[in-house]
Amino acid sequence: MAATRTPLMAGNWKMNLNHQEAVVLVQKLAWTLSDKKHDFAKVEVVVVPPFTDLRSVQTLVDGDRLSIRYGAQDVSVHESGAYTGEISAGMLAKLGCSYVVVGHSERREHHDESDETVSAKAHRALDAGMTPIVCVGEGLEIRQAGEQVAHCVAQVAGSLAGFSAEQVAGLVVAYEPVWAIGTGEVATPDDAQEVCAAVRAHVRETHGDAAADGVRVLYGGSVKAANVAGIMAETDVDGCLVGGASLQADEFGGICRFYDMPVL
Ligand SMILES: O=C[C@H](O)COP(=O)(O)O
Repeated sequence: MAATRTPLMAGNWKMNLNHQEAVVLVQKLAWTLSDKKHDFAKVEVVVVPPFTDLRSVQTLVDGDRLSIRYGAQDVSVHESGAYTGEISAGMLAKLGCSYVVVGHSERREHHDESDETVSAKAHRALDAGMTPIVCVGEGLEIRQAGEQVAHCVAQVAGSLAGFSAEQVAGLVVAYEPVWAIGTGEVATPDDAQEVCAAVRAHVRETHGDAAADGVRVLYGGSVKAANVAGIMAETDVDGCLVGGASLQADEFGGICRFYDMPVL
C-alpha cells in the first residue's frame, strides 16, 4: 500500500441479505467503526449490497450522515430501454452509488461476461459519475500453469480498453484469484503482490505514471480480519474486495482497521 493512495475496503455482499437485513448490517458497521473512531479519510469503507437493498442503504446513509459509501454489484451495458431485468448506470447514480463492481468472476463464469462487456459496463459506470471496480483473476488451472500474471494483465488490457490515462488514474481494479474466492484458500501476500504489481506495471506501460500511481488495486479472496494486515503490507495492494467476511459487522470492521491487526 502506498501512502499516496487511500486504502479502500469494499464488502461485496453478493446475493445475501434483504433490505431490512441490509439496514441492520450497515447500522452495526457504522456503530462498530464509530466506536473505534474510524477515520474514513484514512481508510475508505464501502458496502456493495444487492440492488434491492440500495434504496434502504441510501436512506440510512443520508439520514444518519454516515461516511460509509456504497455501490452496486453490476450494471447494464445499455443506457435504457427494452432490457428486462437490467439496471442502468443512471438508476444506480440516482441511488447515490459511488462504485459499481464490474466483471466479478461470478459474472464472468455464470453470465459469460467477456472483457469487452466488462469494459462497456465500466464505461457506463464512469460516464454516470461512479467508479468502476474492475475485477480480474485466474482459475486454478491457470495458476497451476504459472500463467496468472499474463492472464490477469490480458484481462486488465481488455477491460480497460478505451479509457484515458486520467480516467484510469481514478479507477479501481480488483485482483481476485478464483481459486481463493469463498474457499478459505487465501492467496499469500506474495501471490497478491505479484499480480497487483503486474497490473500496475501494465497500467504504467499503457497509460503512464500518473495513471499507475493513481489506480487502486485491491486483492480479494477469503480476506478476514486475521489475514488482512499481511496482505495490506504489500506495496501494490491498496485494499480488499471482501465477500463472506463483509456480512459480519465486527469482522468487516476489523478488516477496515487492518492497521490495528497483527501481521501473520
Ligand atoms: O467479491 C468478493 C470476492 O469474491 C471474495 O469473496 P470471499 O471473501 O468470500 O472469498
